[in-house]
Amino acid sequence: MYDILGIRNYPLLEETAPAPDYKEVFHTNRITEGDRTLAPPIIDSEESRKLRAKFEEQASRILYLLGVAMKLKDPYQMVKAHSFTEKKNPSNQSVVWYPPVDKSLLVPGQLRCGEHSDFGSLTLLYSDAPGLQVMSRELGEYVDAGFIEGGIYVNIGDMLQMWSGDVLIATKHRVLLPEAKFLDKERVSVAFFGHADDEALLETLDGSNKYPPITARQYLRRRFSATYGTEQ
Ligand SMILES: O=C(O)CCC(=O)C(=O)O
Ligand SMILES: [Fe+2]
Repeated sequence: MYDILGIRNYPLLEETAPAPDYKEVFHTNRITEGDRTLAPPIIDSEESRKLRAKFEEQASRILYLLGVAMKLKDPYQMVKAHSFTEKKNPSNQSVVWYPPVDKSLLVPGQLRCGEHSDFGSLTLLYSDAPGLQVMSRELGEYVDAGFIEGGIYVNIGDMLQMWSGDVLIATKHRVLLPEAKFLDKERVSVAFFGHADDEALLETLDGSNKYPPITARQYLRRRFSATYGTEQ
């Protein structure tokens, strides 16, 4: 069962975005069985639950493979800090709706989703249309992320960048407005924002002590309040 955490079009405080994103988001989180759910069918559906289970499975595999690639003494260290099916894990599954664009409502510089990096450890993202761009470190500019029908984007988040001592990098990304001829087309994404367990202690995995240890909960609180002026 899932519960809605919010349907917002957040004005960002921390980012330099000139305008709120042209989108709406349903954030959902795992809650105990028996709790009331206000989720609409698109979220509280068999498909949605199956999708979440798949996201959790894939995220665990990727965290394991990253552990192997980073030559961690215990390659499962990050997997163990993500108890995706338990309440102590605050990962979100979100449905992002980018409505058809009414040009008269746009303010200068407004995008479907302004430049940002994700807060958590790992994001798995499904989208039904192109539009996602990523900052290329080589070129120093945005490039199209490419689009594979039915594919999933895998994105490193800030928590993992900090935790890995900057070995893994949280890539900045954004979603452009559609071309003029497609302004009337909506776009839908489903994102799984994987976070470490609330009490997981994030100590730099490469032993560099580059960042002081912090729990995942403290880290997320700091990021949410810096960005939205509120804790989630
Ligand atoms: O819809 C997309 O392609 C990107 C969404 C995104 O980056 C986010 O919600 O954090
Ligand atoms: Fe994102």
